Amino acid sequence: MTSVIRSRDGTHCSRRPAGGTLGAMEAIEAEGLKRRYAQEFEAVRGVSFSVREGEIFALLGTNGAGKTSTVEVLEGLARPSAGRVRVLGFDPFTERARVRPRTGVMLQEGGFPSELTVTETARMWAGCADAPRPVPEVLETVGLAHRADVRVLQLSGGERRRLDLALALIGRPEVLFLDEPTTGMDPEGRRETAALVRTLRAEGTTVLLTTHYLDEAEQLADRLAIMHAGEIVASGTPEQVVAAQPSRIRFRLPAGLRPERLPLSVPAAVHGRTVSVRTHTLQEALTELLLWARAEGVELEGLHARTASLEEAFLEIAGAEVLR
Ligand SMILES: Nc1ncnc2c1ncn2[C@@H]1O[C@H](COP(=O)(O)OP(=O)(O)OP(=O)(O)O)[C@@H](O)[C@H]1O
Repeated sequence: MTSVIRSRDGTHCSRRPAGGTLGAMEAIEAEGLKRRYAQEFEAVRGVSFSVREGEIFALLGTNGAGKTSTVEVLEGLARPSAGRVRVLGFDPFTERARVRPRTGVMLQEGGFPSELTVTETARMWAGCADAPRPVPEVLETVGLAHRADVRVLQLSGGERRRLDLALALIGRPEVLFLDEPTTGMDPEGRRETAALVRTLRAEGTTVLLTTHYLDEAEQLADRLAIMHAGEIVASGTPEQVVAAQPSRIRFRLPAGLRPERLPLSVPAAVHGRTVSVRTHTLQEALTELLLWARAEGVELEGLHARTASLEEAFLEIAGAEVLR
């Protein structure tokens, strides 16, 4: 896990450039991005993807897959060792002054001075932006209004994440980078953050987020990429990534019936009386099974049929990569 001191980034004050507004271009582009930490270790090994203006894109992956290393390059905090990255059409490292005022960054660990109050911290950040959102408004937005006068060191972990999010939003960013935004938040905080991210998208903000909560990614992301060992191993809309995985049917074997009598074209695993079927043709397999059950005059107790979840797809994809 990478930790970066926010002040390296957030306290950097620069003016918004006069030009540089987007047409129909991609808001974020990475092409053959590599990042090497030491001569012998390449954490990101040639990653390519793009995020369209107004899109929510999720970068998923196992621990150490290279998500933060990738996002830090896009945030302009590090130079790629190879490849090309663009944010709002600019190089985020060499043209940082043009990119930074138009982006919001929520790092994995904030690192802001803990003796200041929430309001003082937010005011300090607001001082770096051209046209900041009013501090009370942004604290209200992230559910921290009631903690406005509390010192940062007295905040809980989830409250600190909310403050991180507030600081990322304060400059009205066109592109928002959220590195594990909901880690440490309670379920309500996660729900509120998801709703906020959707609102930001509706306002036209482009969001790149990393998360270990696959349900969150599935519900929020327009498109996503799964990283493993420095490479993208699957990408597309959540539906596309999930569609590559088999659907599942489960039921209990009717009493007195031997598994061999199940319809043969449905490969099934039987554990005790529980039958599990994995199939890429759910409708066909289910129809066959139901017609067979009717013909046999048996009831398939606890019958359950569903397409794969993103979590199952992730475990299948990342698990297969780990074993490779
Ligand atoms: N400053 C650094 N110096 C050397 N190696 C690093 C450094 N930062 C990260 N790494 C290594 O690079 C790899 C990718 O790390 P990174 O933090 O990008 O992964 P991640 O996908 O964000 O993981 P997590 O989900 O655990 O946050 C890991 O093997 C990590 O140990």
